[in-house]
Amino acid sequence: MATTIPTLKLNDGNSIPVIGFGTGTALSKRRQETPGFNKDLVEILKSAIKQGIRHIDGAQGYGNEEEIGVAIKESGVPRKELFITTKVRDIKDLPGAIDVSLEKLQLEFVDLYLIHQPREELADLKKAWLELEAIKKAGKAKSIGVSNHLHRHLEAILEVATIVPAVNQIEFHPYLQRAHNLVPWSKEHGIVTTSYNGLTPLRKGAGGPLDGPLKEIAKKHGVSENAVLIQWQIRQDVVPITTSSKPERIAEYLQGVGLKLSKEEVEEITSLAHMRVFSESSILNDRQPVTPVPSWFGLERSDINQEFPN
Ligand SMILES: NC(=O)c1ccc[n+]([C@@H]2O[C@H](COP(=O)([O-])OP(=O)(O)OC[C@H]3O[C@@H](n4cnc5c(N)ncnc54)[C@H](O)[C@@H]3O)[C@@H](O)[C@H]2O)c1
Ligand SMILES: OCCc1c[nH]c2ccccc12
Repeated sequence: MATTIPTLKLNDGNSIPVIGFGTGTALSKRRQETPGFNKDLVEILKSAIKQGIRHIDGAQGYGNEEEIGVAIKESGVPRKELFITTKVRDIKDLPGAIDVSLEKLQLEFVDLYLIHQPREELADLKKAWLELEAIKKAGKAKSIGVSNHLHRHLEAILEVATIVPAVNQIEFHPYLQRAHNLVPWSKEHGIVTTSYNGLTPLRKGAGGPLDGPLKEIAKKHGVSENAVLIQWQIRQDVVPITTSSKPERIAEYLQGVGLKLSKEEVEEITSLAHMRVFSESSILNDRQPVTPVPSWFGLERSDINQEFPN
């Protein structure tokens, strides 16, 4: 039976399903290895939707908006029940870019349109934001936001915005929670955080202090460790964007949505992970402070208590 996914309110009144299925990273690389239409991606998206996923995360840069469009059509789920995100890489011609994405997706509108990467030329970013506002006003995107934006980028946007970004999609997982304080900062500004690399403690971060506790908590609740990490994010109003090419993994993720972790279990993950800071994402690497805390696996030493405003 399909899992029913709850939603979170965005600052513009729209609602976002609390877990999203990504089509980047592994799934977009795969396309590059086998050029042409990626039928496997269509099939895994349909399986995800069949299992209950309603939120799909795409991007101009992933080169697979056509496949997402076909999966939506073939899923049989009404458009209004789905939440479709795409991201723009090339901000030079935003009105042109959204039209191309909508055509590839075979959609009249996307639910969320994000600027994929910030621009350090803040005047360009401000101009792009106002163009994104026009796209929302034209009805081509129900909500608008950004990805990989740090405080300085968001502050620049807020200087000119008449519409506050609804979302910032960033790398976020227990080992990164103190490398930047973007999650609480964004919450204060009404911006919802969606996350990628949320399963890092089980992947590149494996071997760290969370290994044992995650195993124990997962065993106690009869779920897999990825479900625990997904619920850990949802509990702090972060929307995990995760992915897999295996239907059985998607089922594991969905068990994380309704998982009833105790306050103590959530806090145990938070406090143990504070001992280590580790980023996979280059965009945040320059934000990592230095510290006397010893690192695991030769990773950067990090000052978990340092104020990190920018
Ligand atoms: N905005 C951006 O710049 C950006 C960057 C990266 C990813 N994304 C988006 O986020 C999506 C999610 O990507 P991600 O890689 O961050 O996802 P993620 O951290 O959730 O990892 C997903 C991977 O973890 C693996 N996995 C699941 N359970 C595991 C376990 N128990 N042990 C070991 N491995 C396990 C899966 O097989 C899958 O390959 C992407 O598809 C894309 O849509 C966006
Ligand atoms: O989202 C995955 C990483 C990423 C950031 N910016 C991009 C632009 C094009 C393709 C991938 C990316």
